[in-house]
Amino acid sequence: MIHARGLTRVFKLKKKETVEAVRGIDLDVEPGQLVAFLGPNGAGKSTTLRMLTTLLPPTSGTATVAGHDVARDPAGVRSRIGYVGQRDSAGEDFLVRDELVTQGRCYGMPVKEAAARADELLDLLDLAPLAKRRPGTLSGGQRRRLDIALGLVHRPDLLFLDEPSTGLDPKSRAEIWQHILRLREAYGTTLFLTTHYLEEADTMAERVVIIDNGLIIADGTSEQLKNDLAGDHITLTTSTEEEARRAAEMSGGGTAAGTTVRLRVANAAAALPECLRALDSAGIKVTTAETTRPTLDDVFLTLTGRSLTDDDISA
Ligand SMILES: Nc1ncnc2c1ncn2[C@@H]1O[C@H](COP(=O)(O)OP(=O)(O)OP(=O)(O)O)[C@@H](O)[C@H]1O
Repeated sequence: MIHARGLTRVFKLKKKETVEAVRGIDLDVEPGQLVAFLGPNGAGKSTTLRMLTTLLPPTSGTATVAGHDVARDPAGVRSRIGYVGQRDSAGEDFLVRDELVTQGRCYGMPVKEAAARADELLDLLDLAPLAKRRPGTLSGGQRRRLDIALGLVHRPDLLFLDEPSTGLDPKSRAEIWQHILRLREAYGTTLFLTTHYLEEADTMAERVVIIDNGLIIADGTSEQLKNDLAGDHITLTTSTEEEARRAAEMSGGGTAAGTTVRLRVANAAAALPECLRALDSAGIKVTTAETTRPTLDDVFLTLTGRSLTDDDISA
C-alpha cells in the first residue's frame, strides 16, 4: 500500500541555508495494516506525511502510495487515499450532512450517490443525530468524527490521520479509537497515523515506526521493539543508600538513586528471584521489589539517549 525508497526532503532557507527534514526513508506498509508513526518535534513526521499524500514533492527518492507514484501520478494517489489533518476539515457554511454530500460531489459523485454515502458515513461514525447541526456547534470529539467521515467519502483504501485524538478528553479519545478500529475491521482500510500519545500507539497499533532527525530508527510491533531494544526493569529499594550503590554495582549496569536501584533485564519476572537471592547472600537488605515492562518511551531512550516526552512529543 505504501512503498517508499530513499525518500528525502530538503527545505531551502535564506542565504544558502538548508534543512534536511527527511533524510532517506525506506518504508513498506502492507494493505490492512494499522501503523503508528512516532517521533519528537521536528523529527520529520509531517514532512513525510505530506510527501506521501502528494502535498509536498520529495527532493529525491520514490514513493508509490495505493498503487500510484506520488511524483508521476499525484491525482491517482489522491483518488485512493484519505487525509485527516490536524485542523478541522469542515467549514461553517453547511450543515454536517451537507458537508459530507458536498465532499462527495467534489469527488464527482452524482447527487443521489453522494447523499447515500453521506448517510452511510453518518451511521458509521455515530453522527446521524447531528446531521442537521453546524460543524461549529459540535464538541471536539464529534468534530473529529466528522473530519474522519469527510476523509472517507470516496472510500479510500488508505487513510492518513495526523494526530486523530490530540486535544480530546479521555472518553472522546477512546471513542475515536473505537471508530478507527471499526473502520479497519469493516472495510480493511489501511491506516497510517501519527499520535501524541505513546500508550495509544502501544496498545492500538500493530506496527510502530519511529522517526528521529529525518531517519527511521525503529520499526516493528510494539512488543518486538520493547523486548529487543528496551528490556524489562526491576526496581528495588534497599535499607540504605550504600546498599543501593552496592546492588547497582553488583548488577553491572544498574543505576542507584537514593535507596532506589533500577536494573534492566531481559525477563524481569524470571530474573527477580535469583537477583534477590544474590543480594541477600551479599548482605544487602531489599525492602521492596517490583518489575515493570518497558514503554515505547524506554525504546526511544535506549536508541537516542533522550526521552520522547522531554520535548512534548507530538508524533
Ligand atoms: N516549510 C518548511 N521550511 C523550512 N523548514 C521546514 C519546513 N517544514 C518543516 N521544516 C523543518 O523540517 C524539520 C521537520 O519538520 P516536520 O514538521 O516534518 O517535523 P514533525 O516531526 O512533524 O514535527 P512536529 O511534531 O513538531 O509537528 C523541522 O526541522 C522543521 O523546522
